[in-house]
Amino acid sequence: MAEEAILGYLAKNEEIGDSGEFAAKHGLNHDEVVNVIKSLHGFRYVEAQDIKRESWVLTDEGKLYADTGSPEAQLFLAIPPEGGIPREELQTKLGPLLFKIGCAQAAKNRWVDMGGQQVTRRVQHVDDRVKDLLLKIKEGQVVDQDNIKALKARKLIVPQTWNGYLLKKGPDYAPQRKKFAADLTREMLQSGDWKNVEFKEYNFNAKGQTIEAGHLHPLNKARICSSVRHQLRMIFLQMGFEEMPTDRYVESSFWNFDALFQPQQHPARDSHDTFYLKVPSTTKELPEDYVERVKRVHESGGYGSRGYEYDWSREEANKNLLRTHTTAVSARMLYNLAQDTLKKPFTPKRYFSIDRVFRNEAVDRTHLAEFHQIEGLICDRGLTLGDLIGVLHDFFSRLGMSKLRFKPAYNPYTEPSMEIFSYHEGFGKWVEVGNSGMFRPEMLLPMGLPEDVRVIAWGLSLERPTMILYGYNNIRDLFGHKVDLGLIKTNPICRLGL
Ligand SMILES: N[C@@H](Cc1ccccc1)C(=O)O
Repeated sequence: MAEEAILGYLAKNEEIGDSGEFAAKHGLNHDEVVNVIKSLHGFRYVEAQDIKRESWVLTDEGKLYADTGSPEAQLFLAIPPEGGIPREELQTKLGPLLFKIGCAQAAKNRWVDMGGQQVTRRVQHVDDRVKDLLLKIKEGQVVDQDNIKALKARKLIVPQTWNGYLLKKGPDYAPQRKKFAADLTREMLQSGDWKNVEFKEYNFNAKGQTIEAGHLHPLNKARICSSVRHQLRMIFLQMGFEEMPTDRYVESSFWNFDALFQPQQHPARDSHDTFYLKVPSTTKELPEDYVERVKRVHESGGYGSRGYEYDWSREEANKNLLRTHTTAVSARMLYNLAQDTLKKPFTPKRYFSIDRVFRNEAVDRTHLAEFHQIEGLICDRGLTLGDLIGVLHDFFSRLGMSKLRFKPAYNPYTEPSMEIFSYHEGFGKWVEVGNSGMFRPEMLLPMGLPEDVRVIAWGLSLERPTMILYGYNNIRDLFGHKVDLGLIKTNPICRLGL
């Protein structure tokens, strides 16, 4: 419609002086006309010159008065012609705002007398000029500068720039736009129309559609070296660590807690924090002499410790659970190592594990009920806290986190314990990246490890460094049932090596 009107008009006339007037005259919407002009200009059918005009539009208050009359006129009409009206009554009638504006303007116009008590009319009749002016502006009529100034000062109108065009024929002008076909169709071939059709040119610069392809999950891209899990495994292997078998999710409370000198009343053992299975582990599965030593160390200590002084329950230790940390894996490993030392001399060991753990947690931006833990430990004679700090610096700097800080912490199985913080350049702050410590004698000695053997260990979640290294700020984007496939498809670290 708009296109035919414009091209048709230009066939007979030199120019269209003003696209706004043209639209009004032809009953067209100006925005639509502007779109057509842009397209015609792009194809050089028309030449377009900008026209800008300042116009005035009513504010909300202006619109209100255009409908209901100015406050001064409303006030005037609310005063009875004879005798007037008490001030207070007039105010309740009009409301405080309308009363205030109305009084000021009506007094200025000398329409009313504002006596101490009584308000009276000074004239018999008034014209609501403000309303008339507002209506004129609303209809786009011209209003003189003095009135514009006055209405603007009262914030009843505001300026608005109007954009339109002056149009002339362009270098490729034609009274009708040529139709280009995008595709050669079977119908065109059959009818022979193809001979008369002009085809759209190929745009070799257009981007093709993205091809759907497989994507690897950032946590689990075993094949690609940039996979965080793989990267961590490589770091451990380069540092001479051996991988521990992480072959079970279901673990007994014994290995998950008791072997780690975690008292049975400890809040982490509560079902609010841990997922328990209905079926307990069978007694046969645990090494009895060791269980006995663990019971003793909890109840009455030994090895220089007082223990916790409570009645240790075998039933509690037998409860099966979804392991809450990979330290359960470390406990089994250290126990096996201690068993070996009964047969042959102790040799230092470096172990690591990376696997899934479970906690009964409220899921939020940084917590999931299941996640992955990375754990490293070194078992050797004469190790100190200094060795732990040193090895943590080595480990984390290989991950790109070289600024570390440590904060004293508490774990039932380590003493001393340290939380590990790393300075994140991107976030500009220190973020917690892990937990660490030296395993307590109450844990190691019942296992049967030689007395001078120390174990330094640390643990962190796999998700944490991944979030930090790849800028994820919601853990649910990374793992769990709400992973956004779009993210996996667009994140460059996930793309398959095509
Ligand atoms: N098990 C601890 C981590 C840790 C491992 C080893 C030593 C100290 C702490 C956790 O789940 O947070």
